[in-house]
Amino acid sequence: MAQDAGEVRLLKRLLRGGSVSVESRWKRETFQRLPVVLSPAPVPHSGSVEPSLGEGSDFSGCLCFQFFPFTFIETSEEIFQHLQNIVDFGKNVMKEFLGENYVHCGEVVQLPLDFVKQLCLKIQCERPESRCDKDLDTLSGYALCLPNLARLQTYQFAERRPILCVEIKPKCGFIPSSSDVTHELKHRVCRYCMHQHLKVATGKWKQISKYCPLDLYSGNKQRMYFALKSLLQEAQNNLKIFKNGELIYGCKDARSPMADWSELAHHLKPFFFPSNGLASGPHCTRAVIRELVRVITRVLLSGSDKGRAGALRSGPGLRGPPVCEASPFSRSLRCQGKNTPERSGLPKGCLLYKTLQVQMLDLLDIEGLYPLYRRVERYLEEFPEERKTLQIDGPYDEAFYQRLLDLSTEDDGTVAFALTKVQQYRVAMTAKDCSIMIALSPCLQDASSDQRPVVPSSRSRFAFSVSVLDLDLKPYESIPHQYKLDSKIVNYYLKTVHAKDATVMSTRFKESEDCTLVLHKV
Ligand SMILES: O=P(O)(O)O[C@@H]1[C@@H](OP(=O)(O)O)[C@H](OP(=O)(O)O)[C@H](O)[C@H](OP(=O)(O)O)[C@H]1OP(=O)(O)O
Ligand SMILES: Nc1ncnc2c1ncn2[C@@H]1O[C@H](COP(=O)(O)OP(=O)(O)OP(=O)(O)O)[C@@H](O)[C@H]1O
Repeated sequence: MAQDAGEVRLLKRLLRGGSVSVESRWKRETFQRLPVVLSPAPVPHSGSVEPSLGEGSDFSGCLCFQFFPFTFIETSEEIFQHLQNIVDFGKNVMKEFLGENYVHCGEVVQLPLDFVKQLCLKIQCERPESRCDKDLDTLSGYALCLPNLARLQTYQFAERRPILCVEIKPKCGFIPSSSDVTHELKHRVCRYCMHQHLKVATGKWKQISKYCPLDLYSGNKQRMYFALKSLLQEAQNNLKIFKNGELIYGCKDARSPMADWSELAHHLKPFFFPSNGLASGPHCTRAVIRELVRVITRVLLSGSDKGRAGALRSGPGLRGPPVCEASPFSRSLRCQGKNTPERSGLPKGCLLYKTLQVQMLDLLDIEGLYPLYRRVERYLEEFPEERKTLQIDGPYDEAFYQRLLDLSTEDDGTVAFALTKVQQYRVAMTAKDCSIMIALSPCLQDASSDQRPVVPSSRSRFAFSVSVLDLDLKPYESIPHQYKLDSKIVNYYLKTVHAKDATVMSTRFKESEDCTLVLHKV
């Protein structure tokens, strides 16, 4: 379909979203992104725009709207402020930590109300049931306009060349070392691996993934390959692949069909083996997947973008163990009697390194943080008007950023200390839930290398860009939810998996004891 200026196309595939638990005091607003064609101007000026639904896309921008629970209405001014806070948080905090090139903050735009109302009507029937307790804000006209991060961000103009985009939601890449942790298990098994069991038990996903974030963040190529292959086997909401803006791989929910590598390889072959007649079949599929995994690993390890995450480097005593005991990679090494692999370490300029540093702003773990949150809460109950001064809901300015750099963990009993840790925790949680978008576009064989970064594969070369998605600061009000969820995850794991493992271990131990006894007798 041709794209006229102002024509709006929605992508059905992106009209999705997770459920949001609304606690009694937590009237959560959510934002949802709608990919739309916004060309040539970023804001449609005509009031008579005709939004139309369409599959596949070449969308140039994303509009991010506020969605409300039915009972909760904000004024236009408040909505504008919320959206502006998201932009400011990106600019003043995340850009500082992660670096200029990786973070795209977008801008608040005002759209004609007619346009928004039509958009709302168009998407209504596409929205998942779990999200239907909320309505799109059609009253303010404000939205956040972001670039299409599935495209190369290193090039100013929309490219016509084929483009591949791999979206990874890596989740938390470290194990807490905080002394406030009450279950010793949390020092050995990462949250993602524990959470998998609860997610399968509650039906969110069908089966346990072999992916462990610590493998991806290890910087060790072998472990990274294993992590990426595991994501390709069981994508859940941690991996999506787009070709020319169209989702070709990745599932929406537990009902999605199983991963089909041969279909994926069919899509990817022209990118990785452009001019050769590599026969199809399992050999070809393996070769293509191997190329993809290698290219993604190279891209993830690349980067010289500065950023100030170095300012966050915590002392060696605060680093958790380099491997998660539940990772099948380290398990299999242990079974073979090999030592656990060394953490090769990520290069400091790469996005994974910087993201991990920001995640590690969670110094105390939710168990150490929760009492500090309660301290701030008690203070706010007594002095509610102070919420503004404490910058709980913004502004996320330079002063807010500066306070995040204080990594001391010595509690002097003040509200100021508690507040700093609470804000650091919110930022860390944001970094634990963001996604990385890797856009790859084949370079022409004879193209002179310009300033743009290029990654080679065995038969081709790609211009690429890396960006971070979903950098909205996690709400202060979600902390009690985090606290409860943490204990639910750990208890479920302890009750089921760990107990089972312990039984297996003790049986094995008995067997080996028996065996030893027999040997002694002989
Ligand atoms: O708590 P988690 O680790 O399950 O993370 C939630 C995500 O689930 P996941 O584990 O990635 O499947 C969850 O992902 P889905 O929407 O389920 O795909 C959300 O990203 C949620 O963030 P928010 O509450 O919508 O701002 C995430 O909640 P936050 O904890 O980041 O607030
Ligand atoms: N600027 C963008 N460019 C390209 N794709 C985007 C952009 N923003 C969002 N998307 C796509 O839309 C999907 C959903 O976006 P996002 O996670 O922000 O929405 P959400 O509905 O709030 O979901 P969640 O509950 O997981 O946060 C992303 O996983 C990504 O594939």
